[in-house]
Amino acid sequence: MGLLIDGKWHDQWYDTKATQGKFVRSQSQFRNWLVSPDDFDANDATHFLAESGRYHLYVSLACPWAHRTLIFRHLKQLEDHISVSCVHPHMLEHGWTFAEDTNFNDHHVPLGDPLHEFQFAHQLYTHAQPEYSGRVTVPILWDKHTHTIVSNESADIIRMFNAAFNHLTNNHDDYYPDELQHNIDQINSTVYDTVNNGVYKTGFATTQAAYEDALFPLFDTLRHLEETLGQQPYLCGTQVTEADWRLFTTLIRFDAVYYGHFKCNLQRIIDLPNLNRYLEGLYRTQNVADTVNFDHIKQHYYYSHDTINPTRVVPKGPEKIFRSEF
Ligand SMILES: N[C@@H](CCC(=O)N[C@@H](CS)C(=O)NCC(=O)O)C(=O)O
Repeated sequence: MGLLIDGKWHDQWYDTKATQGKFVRSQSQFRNWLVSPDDFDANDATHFLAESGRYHLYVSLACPWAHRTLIFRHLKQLEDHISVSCVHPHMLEHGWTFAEDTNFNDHHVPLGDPLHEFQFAHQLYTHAQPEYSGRVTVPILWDKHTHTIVSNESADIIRMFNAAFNHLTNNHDDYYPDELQHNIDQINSTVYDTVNNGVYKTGFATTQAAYEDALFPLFDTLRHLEETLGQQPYLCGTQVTEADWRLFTTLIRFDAVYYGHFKCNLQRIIDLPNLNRYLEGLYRTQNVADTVNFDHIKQHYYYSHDTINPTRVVPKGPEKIFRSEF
């Protein structure tokens, strides 16, 4: 775990001393946009043309943020247009690496960096920007033509995948439709703060107060969502939207890692009937189950966070992620 300062790698853990034990996430720095030929403006330096075969997506199969982008790549049938590979689940002194390891082969996403054969993900950042300072995070959307990072922000990448390649795929499914945008944005904002990032704030807290400040709002939101999903199938009503997929990647990891490793243990998702049913329904959608790799998920969290689990013993459970009898 570390970061780049002026293009040099430093191995250091998150500093929570300056923030009273609270984990504070830093902002993503590469914020360009893939746009369809109709919307492309050659004078806008942030615009990248959505073309087949031009982009590569680097993910971690453990990471909930990267997982969103992998799901959208499937839902929007972009497999033949955007190549993909993943990092090794263990994130240690060099950060994310492309180390080969037959123990962690995935059936759908190869390990490694097929474009440059770099060893470390931080080399991608310095290749794009030699003096880069900041964290080295996944997902990374890479442009093979201009050799740079288009975006390292999952919230932006899923929006681009939702709309920019429709002319190539003829898939016009819309997970951010105009009429629901206001509602989606509101749900995203609460779910991001208290759930997606909430589990990290809970797990990385280094004081009791910081832990409880994140834990209670997390469960307030989960209980509220449990109620909502008793009345309607999806967060915005009857239509599955971006808001559901953003919640999904946290829920699917919840009982396996956040409940134990991040001490989010007031309740499990499997014990909340509506969330349990909703989660299973999303998991069984199209090829979504193929994007979930519990081995990478559990190995990453329990093995990489030295300050939380220094023995690196990885628990075997839970036996079940869903309960069908509800
Ligand atoms: N806001 C980013 C966050 C991505 C992120 O934090 N990814 C984690 C993996 S779960 C990471 O790469 N962390 C490495 C680090 O913080 O050094 C996004 O949504 O794309």
